[in-house]
Amino acid sequence: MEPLQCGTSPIVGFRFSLHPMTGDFIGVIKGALKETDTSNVWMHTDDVSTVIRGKQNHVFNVAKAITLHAAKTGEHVALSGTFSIGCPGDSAGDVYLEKDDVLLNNDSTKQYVSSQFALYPMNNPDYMAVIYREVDRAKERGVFNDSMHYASGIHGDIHDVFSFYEEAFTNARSEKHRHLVMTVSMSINSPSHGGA
Ligand SMILES: Cc1ncc(C[n+]2csc(CCO)c2C)c(N)n1
Repeated sequence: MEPLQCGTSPIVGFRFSLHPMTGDFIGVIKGALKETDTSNVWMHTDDVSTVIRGKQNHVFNVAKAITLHAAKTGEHVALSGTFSIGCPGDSAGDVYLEKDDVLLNNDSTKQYVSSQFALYPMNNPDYMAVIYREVDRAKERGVFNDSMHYASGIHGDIHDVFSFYEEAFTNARSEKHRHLVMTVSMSINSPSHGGA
């Protein structure tokens, strides 16, 4: 068998779950998936999670739009997910890489989100330097919230938070170290944020 090598495909994937804290969780999940224009990504939903794959800009655009749709229900919603690029073997379905760069979801409604993220620059011996650099970037962008074990806190308007995540995801990888994993968890409309 061929040894597994880091994929050379620039396909980005995001596997995530929404957990709406409401009796109508089905409506919130299905509504968010349906109201978002997902025609620029490959998407599959199962009983545990949903995965979207495609060009980075579309994956982040769709991820943000689904989150914003769920948030706009006003319900307390949690989202957790994993972004990945350069995953060995992740080359099938590259048709979605031929989409143009016109973003299809452009709702600019403001929405506060509190989140935590962790970067895993695979096979990179300098991974701690990469992580510190991206945490510094969060501070520069004004979205840094807190240091903590195993993650960093990021908060602010959903558009600033997702821009930071896409920027960090772009900068934490290199030609030499192509395989990057980033986990994100978000809390939205939480009573802990006050105002509820
Ligand atoms: C984004 C996202 N995708 C799938 C699930 C799993 N899930 C839990 S309830 C439900 C609706 C009824 O089938 C689904 C699909 C999730 N939680 N979040």
